[in-house]
Amino acid sequence: MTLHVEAALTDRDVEVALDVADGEVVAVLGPNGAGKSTLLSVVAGLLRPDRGRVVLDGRVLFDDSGAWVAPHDRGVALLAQDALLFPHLNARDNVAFGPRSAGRGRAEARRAAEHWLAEVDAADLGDRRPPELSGGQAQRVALARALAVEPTLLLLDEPMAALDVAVAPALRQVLRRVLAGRSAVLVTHDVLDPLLLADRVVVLEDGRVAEQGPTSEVLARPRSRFAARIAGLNMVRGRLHGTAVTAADGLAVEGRVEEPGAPSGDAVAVFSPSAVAVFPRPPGGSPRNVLEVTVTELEPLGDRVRVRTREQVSADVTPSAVADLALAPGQRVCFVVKASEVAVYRV
Ligand SMILES: Nc1ncnc2c1ncn2[C@@H]1O[C@H](COP(=O)(O)OP(=O)(O)OP(=O)(O)O)[C@@H](O)[C@H]1O
Repeated sequence: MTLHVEAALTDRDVEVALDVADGEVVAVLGPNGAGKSTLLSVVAGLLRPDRGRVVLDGRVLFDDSGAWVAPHDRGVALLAQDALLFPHLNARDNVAFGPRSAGRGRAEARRAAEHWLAEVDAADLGDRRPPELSGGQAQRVALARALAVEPTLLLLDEPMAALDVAVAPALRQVLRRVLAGRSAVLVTHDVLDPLLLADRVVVLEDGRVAEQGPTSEVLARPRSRFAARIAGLNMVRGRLHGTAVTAADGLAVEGRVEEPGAPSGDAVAVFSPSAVAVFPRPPGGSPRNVLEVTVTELEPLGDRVRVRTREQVSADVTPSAVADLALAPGQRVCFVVKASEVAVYRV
C-alpha cells in the first residue's frame, strides 16, 4: 500500500502534498485551521479538491482529468473524534455492519465483529447499545468498526480529542497495537501521539506543509513554529524499571506511569521545562527527581529563559534565577522535578 496525495482547494487556501509508505503511520500536526481535516476529507473522498491527484495503492481515486472514486469504494476507513455509532444497533452489529455491507453472510460478519471487538479490548461490550457505552468504550467500538472493513488505509481524525484525559491512554495503547504495521494517517494536536504512534510527522501551517520527517528528527530539531512549541517538552527515552525511566546515558527520571502494563520495557518520561527547578547542587532530603546536567545554552523565551543541557532536557526559569545562579554554558547544575509532574508512557 502506498498513498500519494496532492490537493489544492482555493476557497480554503489549502495546498498540500502527502505520501504514506507501506505500513507507515504518518501523524499530521498543526494549529487550528491549518488544513488537517481538509486533507483527511480529500483522501476519504468527502471533499473534492480544485486541483490535484490522489492515488492509493496504484489506483487513482481523484485526478484533474475527472477521475473520482466514491468514498465507500476507496478502501479507506475514517475514525472521527466522535464515535458516530448507529444508536439503534448494539456494538457487535455496529462492527458487523461493514462486513455485511461488503456482502458477507450474517454468521461470518458476526465472527468478524467478535474478532475486531476483541482486538480493541471490547469483547465484553458486544451486546451494549451506544447509549450504554462510555466515551472511551464507544471510541474503541468505532475503531473496531473501522478495522472490520479491512481498509487499505486507516484515517484517524483526532481520535482521542473528545475523551477524558483519564481514558485517552487506554485508547492510545490499543491504537499503538492495532496501528503496528498498518498504513494510517493520524491527525492530532497532541505531542504524545506522534511520539508514541507515528513513524513520520507532517506539520501543516496555514494550509501548507511547513515541515516533515521522521518523528524523532522533527521533534528533536523542529523547524516550524508548531513543532517547536510541542517539541518544547522534555522527553527522556529509555528503559522502564518500576516507575523510573533510565536513558542510555544514565539519566533516570521517576514519574507517574500513565498506562497499566508490564513493569519494564521501553518507555518515555515526559515533563514540561516549566516544571523544572534549577539548583547549584543537589538539594538535601528531597524525594524528588534530581538530574545532574551540564548547561549548553541559555535561550530567551518571552519572560523566561530556557536552560538547555547536554543531556537534552530543558528548564524554563526567570531571568533573575539565571542571574542568581550565574548560569552559563559548561556549568554543572541540578534539575529538580517532582515525580508527580512527570508522565511515563510505554513505547
Ligand atoms: N466547511 C468549510 N467550508 C469552507 N472552509 C472551511 C470549511 N471547513 C474548514 N474550512 C477552512 O479551511 C481551512 C482548513 O481548515 P481545516 O478544518 O482543514 O483545519 P484543521 O487543521 O483541521 O483545524 P482544526 O484543528 O481546528 O480541526 C481553514 O481556513 C478553515 O477555515
